[in-house]
Amino acid sequence: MNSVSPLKQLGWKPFFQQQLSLDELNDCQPVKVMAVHRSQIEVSGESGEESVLVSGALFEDAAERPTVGDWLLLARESRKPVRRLERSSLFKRMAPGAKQVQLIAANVDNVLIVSSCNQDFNLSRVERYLALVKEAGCRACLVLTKADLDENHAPFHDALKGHRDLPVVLVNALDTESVAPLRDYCRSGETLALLGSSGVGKSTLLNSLAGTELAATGGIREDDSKGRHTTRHRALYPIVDGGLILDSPGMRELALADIREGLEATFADISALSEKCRFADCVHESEPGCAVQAAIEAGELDERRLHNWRKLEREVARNSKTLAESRASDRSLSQLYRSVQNHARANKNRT
Ligand SMILES: Nc1nc2c(ncn2[C@@H]2O[C@H](COP(=O)(O)OP(=O)(O)OP(=O)(O)O)[C@@H](O)[C@H]2O)c(=O)[nH]1
Ligand SMILES: [Zn+2]
Repeated sequence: MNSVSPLKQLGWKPFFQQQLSLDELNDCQPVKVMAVHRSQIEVSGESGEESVLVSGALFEDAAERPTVGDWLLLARESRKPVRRLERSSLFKRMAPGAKQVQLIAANVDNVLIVSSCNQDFNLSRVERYLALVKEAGCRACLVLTKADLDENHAPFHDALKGHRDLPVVLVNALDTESVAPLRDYCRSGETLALLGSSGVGKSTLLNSLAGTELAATGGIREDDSKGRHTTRHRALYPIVDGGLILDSPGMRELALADIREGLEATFADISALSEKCRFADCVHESEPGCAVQAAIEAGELDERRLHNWRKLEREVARNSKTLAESRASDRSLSQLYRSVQNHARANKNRT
């Protein structure tokens, strides 16, 4: 028997509880967003699951509107959303095509960065994911799958020497016992997400962790307006005797958004070194007295890491520029609308 309260199981924590005023404690109920659709969102709380219509001020701003994993306060009587609570973490990305940020998921606690320990292993890709996880504000663990296919794991341990703070677990994702150490990341009340390239074993790992075929049980069927059954994808799955697992298409296609802080945290060693460079504007190429190049020569810093840092920095700079430009053009567009409206009004008053 599971005696944990439904709210706790959904990840209700003191961090959220503390945000409620006395009035809100009386008049509102917290619910967690489990899925977001075009016109309604699915929420779950003390009184089970319900749908909430997407309308009102809460949903107006694309960068602020509730996303999967968010906690909302619903008015106890009317069941209307009153406000969204502050998030403990947030994943966002550059929307493909559109030049703006898209919210993927909020309040994820832990992320497994999944990579296979074979020739597909790519440390630079792991670092890119790590920067994303740090930017979002979650705890990360690196999972190396397919450990059963080759006994020689030493090269992977060697490659990861520079990442002492990153826990690493080698698994056979097909074997429930082998993935047991990862259960710690999806205990009751914890929300887990997985990041990794296609084919590394994310679905296999999820199913082994959940103890059931998530993909087969995940879709929820309901009637659409024409009375047909449609299967909607939901993004958060509760797992038996555990917490929640996030599996959304957006999470599978994460690209770097504006993740300056995450990059800094991931490459803190290079930042620390560059403070010791003779010149404040050193670009760590051929300047005299460059502490970064000195560390590479001394074998203390991997040159690949410097290159990867530069590459990601360039990408972030590009994305930030695109975002800034589209914000500026949004602003000038709304200024244009306003001046057109003012003109129209002025003309009307004159006639
Ligand atoms: N031997 C072995 N095979 C594995 C392991 N993990 C995954 N596989 C196999 O690798 C293949 C790909 O695994 P998936 O779980 O579909 O990979 P995925 O990351 O979900 O891939 P996408 O859905 O494309 O993102 C499957 O045939 C799995 O059975 C492992 O640890 N050991
Ligand atoms: Zn330098």
